Amino acid sequence: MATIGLRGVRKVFPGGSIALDQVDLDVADGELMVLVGPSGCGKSTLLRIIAGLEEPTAGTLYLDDEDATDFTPQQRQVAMVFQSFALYPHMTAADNIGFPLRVSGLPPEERHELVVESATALGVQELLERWPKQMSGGQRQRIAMGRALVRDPRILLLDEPLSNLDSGLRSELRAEISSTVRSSGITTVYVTHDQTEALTLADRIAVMRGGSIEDIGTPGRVYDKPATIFVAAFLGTPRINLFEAWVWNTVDSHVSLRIGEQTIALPWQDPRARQLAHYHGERVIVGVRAEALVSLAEPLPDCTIRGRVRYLEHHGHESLAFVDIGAAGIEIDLAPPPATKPKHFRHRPVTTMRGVWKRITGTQPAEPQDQPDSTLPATAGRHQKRSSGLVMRLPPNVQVSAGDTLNIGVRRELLHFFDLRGDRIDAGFR
Ligand SMILES: Nc1ncnc2c1ncn2[C@@H]1O[C@H](COP(=O)(O)OP(=O)(O)OP(=O)(O)O)[C@@H](O)[C@H]1O
Repeated sequence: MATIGLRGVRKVFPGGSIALDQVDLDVADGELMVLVGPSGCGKSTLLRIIAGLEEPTAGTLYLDDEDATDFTPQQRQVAMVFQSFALYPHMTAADNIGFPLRVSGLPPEERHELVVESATALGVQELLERWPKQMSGGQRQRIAMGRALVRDPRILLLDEPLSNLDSGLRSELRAEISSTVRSSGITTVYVTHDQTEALTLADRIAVMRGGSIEDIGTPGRVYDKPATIFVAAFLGTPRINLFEAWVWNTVDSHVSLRIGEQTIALPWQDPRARQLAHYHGERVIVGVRAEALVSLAEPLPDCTIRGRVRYLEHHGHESLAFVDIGAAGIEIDLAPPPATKPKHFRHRPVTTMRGVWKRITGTQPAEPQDQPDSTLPATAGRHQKRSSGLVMRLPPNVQVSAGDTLNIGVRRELLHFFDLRGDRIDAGFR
């Protein structure tokens, strides 16, 4: 098996398109690493560089700590599975699986033995005499996996292998791929733009944007503590609710977060309050996922916001409520067109953030005040007239109709805080 190391990898295509910029990545032996990100962020290019199908403009690839940047694809002993299955149409399933063995000159009997072994492991032994056109998409993808694994490669690379399949089959095959890869112990890099796939499959996830890795960690860590506002917005369904909040620090007691006309207080004992206190009199972005919100019969002090239900989406086991809380929400542009996309959200100037706001609300956000008064800044409530949306889940036993007013309890321990550049605030002191 093998480890993968990428150092300072950059890829500029002829014509100047920067597909990758200064990418560093380590994949441990036997690890299932998922590269996830919106279309055009550079996932496939990174995978192709590991495979040796694309040459980096700069940077180094290490396989087992050996510089493999100039290795041929064969020397790397890497197998790749593509979205399109890429089976040879004029060969049976058995011949497709056995093709890499035939190329390497293995005699037919040994080849047959390995083909049957590989097909049995993937549960497709009864399909071996079929032609690709006689198989379903899921069966073809299993054969493609068999062909990739039959050579016992050091590294398995999967480029959106399930995106041509319908959703039921996708989750079935996802589970199969996961168990096949884990039982073989093969180091695997899996590319997808589907965040659910990434969260369910990965040992670790690398979230990419605009040619760079924006965050990397276990699914639990990147979901619970996303490094940037982009990662927070990219992961999770429904999308995280993001609001601008004014910070007001009452030393030794609490930090108030004013969202529109409403206030949530974070007690001083919460270590995040002391980090937020550095933003006294300024704006931050508060992120709140649907699971951090609950409908309350009676409001609780300091952690309840009131909102009016605009509409409901029924999903059988639960409903999604879209609630107006009198404050404008922020939406992150997850996939800006390549020609205009910024390299990092974190390097966006504040004016761009204001641009994002303008696009959503049609109005500019208020300027921060230079010198805060002894009360909350007067501009804090100026956004209240903008249309807004907060999405929360309602279990079936909560009877609510459009137009009703809700007391929404906020689980403060699940709140996320970002500065106006989009960086997580509790990642470190200012
Ligand atoms: N051969 C090429 N020539 C020029 N530009 C390219 C080439 N291949 C990719 N690109 C550009 O490089 C960037 C990254 O492409 P890449 O295919 O790696 O993204 P991706 O994240 O895999 O996207 P998708 O999910 O849509 O496949 C894109 O802007 C793309 O247009």
